[in-house]
Amino acid sequence: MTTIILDNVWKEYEDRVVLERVNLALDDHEFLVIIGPSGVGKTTLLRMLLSQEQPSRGRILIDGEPIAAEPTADRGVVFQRYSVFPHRTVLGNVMLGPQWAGAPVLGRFFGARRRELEARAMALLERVGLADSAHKYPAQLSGGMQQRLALAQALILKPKVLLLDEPFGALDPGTRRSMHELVRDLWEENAMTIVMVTHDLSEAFLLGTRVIAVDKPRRDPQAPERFGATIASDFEAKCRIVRESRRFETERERVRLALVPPASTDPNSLPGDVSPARALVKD
Ligand SMILES: Nc1ncnc2c1ncn2[C@@H]1O[C@H](COP(=O)(O)OP(=O)(O)OP(=O)(O)O)[C@@H](O)[C@H]1O
Repeated sequence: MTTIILDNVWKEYEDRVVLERVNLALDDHEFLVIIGPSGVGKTTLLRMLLSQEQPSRGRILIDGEPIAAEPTADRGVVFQRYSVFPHRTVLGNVMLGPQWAGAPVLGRFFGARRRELEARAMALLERVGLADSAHKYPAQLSGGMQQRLALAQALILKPKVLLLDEPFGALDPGTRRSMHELVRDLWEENAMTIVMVTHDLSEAFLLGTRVIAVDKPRRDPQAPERFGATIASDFEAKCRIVRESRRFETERERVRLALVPPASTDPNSLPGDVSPARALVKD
């Protein structure tokens, strides 16, 4: 179970206010998506959830406790640009995190421990569709495959919170769609909360259980750095409705396709013949 609370969080760099008065309570197993104009502070918010940045004011609580001051293994991250190690194989990349966490001096496991980790890493690679590429190097993978690898790398540490910073931004539309499905399934299968930044509104409403828009509520044209951005809109309910209706449509399409038999090979059938099953299915 993971809850996240941001309590009056501010982020300032010297006299530049980036974020101000950010208040948010996230339930367990949410898929939060953050949208907003470029440069408004979305990544900064994510970096604070990762402890790569500290709030200037306010506090962040995870499961009721103040967030750790340093990044920890229970918070995984995937960035837009591939964050994999080029000189390690796919399997080596996935095994690296647990080895560094469990054997910080040598960075390697041996014997039964290594075999157990390798089996776990292979199972995860199977899950993200990369088992056949386990012994390839990242340069031999497509962009989508590298992002699948980055996901496996993050998931092997069983994070309670997975942070995604525009993870599909560099991918073509087809690959993006398959990544959407994969990430949504992984989120449903694992006990984790996801916080994702995107510029893509349809992606936000497709995936999120909650979408927040971050923007500046007040501006000083003479001093643009004076005011920061905050949560301008919170689309919780709408998001669920959109998601459920998409699920319904997908299910309806699946049933429709299951009912429609393949095109007739009967040479006597006339063009436009309607099979009994097809007649039952209304578009
Ligand atoms: N270490 C830093 N020092 C000073 N300013 C910073 C620092 N990190 C970020 N900023 C500033 O904070 C603001 C918000 O940056 P951030 O990357 O969070 O925006 P963003 O909403 O994620 O943008 P984009 O959508 O373009 O990725 C920017 O104006 C940026 O220049």
